[in-house]
Amino acid sequence: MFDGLKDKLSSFRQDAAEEVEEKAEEVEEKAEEAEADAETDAEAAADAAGADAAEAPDESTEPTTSEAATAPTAESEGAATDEAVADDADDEDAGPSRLKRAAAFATGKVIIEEEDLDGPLQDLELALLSSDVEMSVADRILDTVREKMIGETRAQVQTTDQLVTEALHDALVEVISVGQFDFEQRIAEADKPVTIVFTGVNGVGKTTSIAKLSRWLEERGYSTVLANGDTYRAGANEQIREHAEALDKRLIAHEQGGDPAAVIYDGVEYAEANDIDVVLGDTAGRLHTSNDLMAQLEKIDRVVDPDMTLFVDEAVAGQDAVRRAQEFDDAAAIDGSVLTKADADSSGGAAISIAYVTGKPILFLGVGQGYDDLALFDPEELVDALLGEE
Ligand SMILES: Nc1nc2c(ncn2[C@@H]2O[C@H](COP(=O)(O)OP(=O)(O)OP(=O)(O)O)[C@@H](O)[C@H]2O)c(=O)[nH]1
Repeated sequence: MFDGLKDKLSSFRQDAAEEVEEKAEEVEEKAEEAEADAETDAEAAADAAGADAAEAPDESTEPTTSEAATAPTAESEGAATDEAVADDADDEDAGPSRLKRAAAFATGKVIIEEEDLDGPLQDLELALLSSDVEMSVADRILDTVREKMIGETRAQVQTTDQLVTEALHDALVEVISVGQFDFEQRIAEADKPVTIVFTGVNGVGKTTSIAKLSRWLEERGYSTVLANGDTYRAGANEQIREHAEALDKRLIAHEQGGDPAAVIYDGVEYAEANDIDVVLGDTAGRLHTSNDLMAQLEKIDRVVDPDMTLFVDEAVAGQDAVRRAQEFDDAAAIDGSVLTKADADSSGGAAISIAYVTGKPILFLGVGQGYDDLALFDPEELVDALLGEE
């Protein structure tokens, strides 16, 4: 899952760490050179001071011991070091920041500068965009990494890779966890029956996701009834009935061409009369026009007032999925998304972008064709997997 993106993030971490280490080594060399120069100058100054003392007329009673000869050396050394620093500052290559870095290095720290990250950050941007991460999301990730790393002082004991990994981890978690809430807790605390309506275009795995969620809820002690609000497509009733029978769940369905809001309403009535916890309502993925589709969703909203509307799309659809999520959210105010076929997705762009773009969280990932192949979405877990060794 998301292997392509994982490889690209790993390359960025390696490049950024190498670049910063290289720059740190340069600074170390400069610092050592400056120190060696200062020592040479100090020795020369000490020799000169010794010669002066030897030549001085023997007017005072102060002994001209080596102790006395070394006294002015301390001052000369200070002066010599200052001179070396001033020389260094004149050096084209050595701005004040380089001096700051050299000073930090002397105390065991490495300061990371913007120029160290320019190349790797450009590569990261390309990697994210080519993985179908939406542009505003990629920009946000880059800004956060830049903010977290530049000017950062790392102790030499900490590896640069650790620092890069932490910055990238925080940047990814920030965009992926927008609006995240605890789905199970929401179900537990809601008045029953809880009505959940599923929206999304045809063929992305909506009906399969309803079946999977029915199984997921059953495993946590919640009973469900399925209601087929896709009265438009021939064969829709048969498709969902197969799932209902396989899972031993009650299906509420009307004739093809019936009113979807009425079907889901009947589902809610059935749940109330039979003490069922959750109503899972399917809807059509396509009508004559997208206006008809959106009007139908609005009617379901009005008549049933669902507790949650979940948008379903394929992770493999990348930016198309992100765009559709935005459109459905505009029309029907979604509460969250289910991304199917994550098992077949290597890019990960939709998984990273949808929450940030819609402001609504991803709640589940579909990770296979079986009823148990539904995973509760956890942003931290996803980011750890993306940045992990495996
Ligand atoms: N690999 C994989 N396949 C999936 C996943 N979810 C659904 N599918 C498959 O995708 C195909 C379409 O799924 P459906 O549930 O029929 O899609 P739908 O959106 O309900 O389609 P309509 O009912 O036509 O609107 C089926 O073959 C599913 O088995 C998933 O998470 N991983």
